[in-house]
Amino acid sequence: MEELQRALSEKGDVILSEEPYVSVPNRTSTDSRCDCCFTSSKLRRCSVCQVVRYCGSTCQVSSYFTYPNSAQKSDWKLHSLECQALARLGKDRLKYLTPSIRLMVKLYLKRKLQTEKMILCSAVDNYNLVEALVSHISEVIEKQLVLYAQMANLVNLILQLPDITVKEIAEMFSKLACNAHTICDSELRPLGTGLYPVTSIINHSCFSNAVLVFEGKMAVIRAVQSIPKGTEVFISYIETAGSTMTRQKALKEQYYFTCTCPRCIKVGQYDDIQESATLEGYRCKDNGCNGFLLCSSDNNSFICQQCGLTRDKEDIKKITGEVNLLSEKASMLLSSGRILRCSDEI
Ligand SMILES: C[S@@+](CC[C@H](N)C(=O)[O-])C[C@H]1O[C@@H](n2cnc3c(N)ncnc32)[C@H](O)[C@@H]1O
Repeated sequence: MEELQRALSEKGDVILSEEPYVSVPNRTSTDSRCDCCFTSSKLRRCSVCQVVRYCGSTCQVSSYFTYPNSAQKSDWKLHSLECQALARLGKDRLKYLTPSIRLMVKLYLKRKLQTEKMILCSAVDNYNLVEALVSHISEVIEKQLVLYAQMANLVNLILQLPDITVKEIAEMFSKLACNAHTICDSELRPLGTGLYPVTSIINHSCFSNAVLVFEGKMAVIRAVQSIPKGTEVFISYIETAGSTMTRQKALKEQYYFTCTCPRCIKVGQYDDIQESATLEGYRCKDNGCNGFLLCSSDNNSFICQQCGLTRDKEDIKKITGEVNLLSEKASMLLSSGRILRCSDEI
């Protein structure tokens, strides 16, 4: 990412912005979104495939005529191909059409359109960048490989393209797992998934100097501190408000690396233990002690860092359940628009 950091960036500056190479909205029973702009209002199903939704006519057919050279026209061309493929698929198979499967289908159809010069290709909107992403396929556990192979079979069946193999698609699923991004709104609610090959070049740090946010579907990297010219830009791939052990575990499981950022290299040191204990947030069982708990090395219990008293996993599970319940109640109240007063019971 040093290449992109050509000038000094001040806190809040935009370092990079990128439209997705491909994207799909989330699909839940209660939340449908326009395939093009992700809005959830005034949706209509595509009359041919009966799967993909668009907001009125703005994002679908009329965009082809209204914006003849726009990204929406490319979206329309891409959907025409996807539409034919989905319309061929029987109802029983359509129920397996998850957003990940659709993302993969759109990825290969866009590659086809760009190869056949049906849509434009640019230095940043280019399949070669996707090709170059890391997959970690040799490190993926067998159970996950089987899942990728099953998903790849379905993608292959939908695409029916002679030049693509199930193995190649399975490896692409592995690439998506460590490179695709969840697109969120300004309140960090997930709206969909997108692949941003330039943004994906950026490495992780738990002590990052930049942050990834979304403006609509556009990924925007902003400096969170002054970044001198030539300094590597880092974002955080994970929730950083967790203990070093929790962060390292998440990074290893999804991204296959051991983080050596300034926070992680302090693992085991006194201030790291203090910080981790505070972040994990479980208080000592003894009300008279103000110590915090950390998970034991055998993962079976939680030990107070001050007095050494242990709390078993069931106890912690109960506390976590109560905390989750309170968080759910709080977010329900927030989304219902009710303003909380300090004295309000949640
Ligand atoms: C989204 S990609 C980032 C770009 C990647 N470094 C590349 O060369 O294409 C994520 C992968 O980069 C590597 N990576 C990211 N941050 C790292 C870090 N702080 N230390 C070591 N490897 C890292 C890991 O292999 C991870 O799975």
